[in-house]
Amino acid sequence: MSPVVTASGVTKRFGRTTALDEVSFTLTENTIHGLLGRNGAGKTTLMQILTGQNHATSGDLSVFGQHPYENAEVLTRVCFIKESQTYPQVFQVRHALEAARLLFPNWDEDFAAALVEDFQLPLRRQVRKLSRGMLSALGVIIGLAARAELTFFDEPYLGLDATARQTFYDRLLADYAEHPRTIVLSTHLIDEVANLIEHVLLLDRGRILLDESAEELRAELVTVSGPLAAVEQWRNGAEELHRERMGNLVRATLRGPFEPSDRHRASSLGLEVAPVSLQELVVRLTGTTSGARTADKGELR
Ligand SMILES: Nc1ncnc2c1ncn2[C@@H]1O[C@H](COP(=O)(O)OP(=O)(O)OP(=O)(O)O)[C@@H](O)[C@H]1O
Repeated sequence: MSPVVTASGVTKRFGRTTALDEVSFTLTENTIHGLLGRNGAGKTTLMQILTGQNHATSGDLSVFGQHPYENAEVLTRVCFIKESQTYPQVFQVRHALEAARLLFPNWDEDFAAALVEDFQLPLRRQVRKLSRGMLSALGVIIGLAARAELTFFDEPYLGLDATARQTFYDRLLADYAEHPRTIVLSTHLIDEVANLIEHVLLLDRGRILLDESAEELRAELVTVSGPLAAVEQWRNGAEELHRERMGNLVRATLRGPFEPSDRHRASSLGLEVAPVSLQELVVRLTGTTSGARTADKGELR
């Protein structure tokens, strides 16, 4: 599959703050990407630059083969739904939807109407009078019904209750299956979206820490628990991302590859091997106590 976005050495500085530090990656078409990272990691800044809302300080960037800044041809194919979306003061919900219909060439009116029903949004209410969750729902509806070839959701769930968030995930997945497109989902609710994400881009202090398919990550990562000597024997040189120790007992997060025979070997050594959730991985890699990593892609030890 071809890249929709290519970023090479993209750096963004705000005064003395380096929000993005030589970031290089590609976004593949028709893939749901999870853009993850702690507060201040640079996620919003990156999305702003990719959607032409800000300039990089340096580096090369291409979206659909062109630079996105002030490029109407590119931006008409892109939708950016952010947590702090603002609308004109006088807009009612239906006006916001009409504006989106005019803006996005792939807009699906029937889908939008179905989503309005799903989220029980009052069409004639002024947007500024919507509750926090309703405002998020409006953004989610626009982001989904726009069917833009490249869609960014920057923490779109603020204020959405658990049922509404599940509705968002369900509709996103169902519509994506029928109308594949490139989606970037930035969220802190990693467990909730773990099954949606096909590719993980993890930012940490402006650098890319992981750029990998979710499937590969699932297959490669395990947590092994048991006596220290047995863990060391079983580990056999596999990368260690994290370790907790209580006396002689160790719980280590390791990166394989591991074979089925390794699992048998673990049980014969009295070790417990468990999968690592995406959330756990992110916490391990970006936590202040992780230590055992360098900042560049793939260089974990
Ligand atoms: N306009 C700005 N002026 C100065 N610093 C900024 C500006 N925008 C972002 N930053 C800084 O850049 C860094 C990255 O911010 P960014 O908003 O991209 O992080 P984020 O990963 O989206 O965080 P969060 O998960 O909290 O939304 C932070 O240190 C932030 O303070």
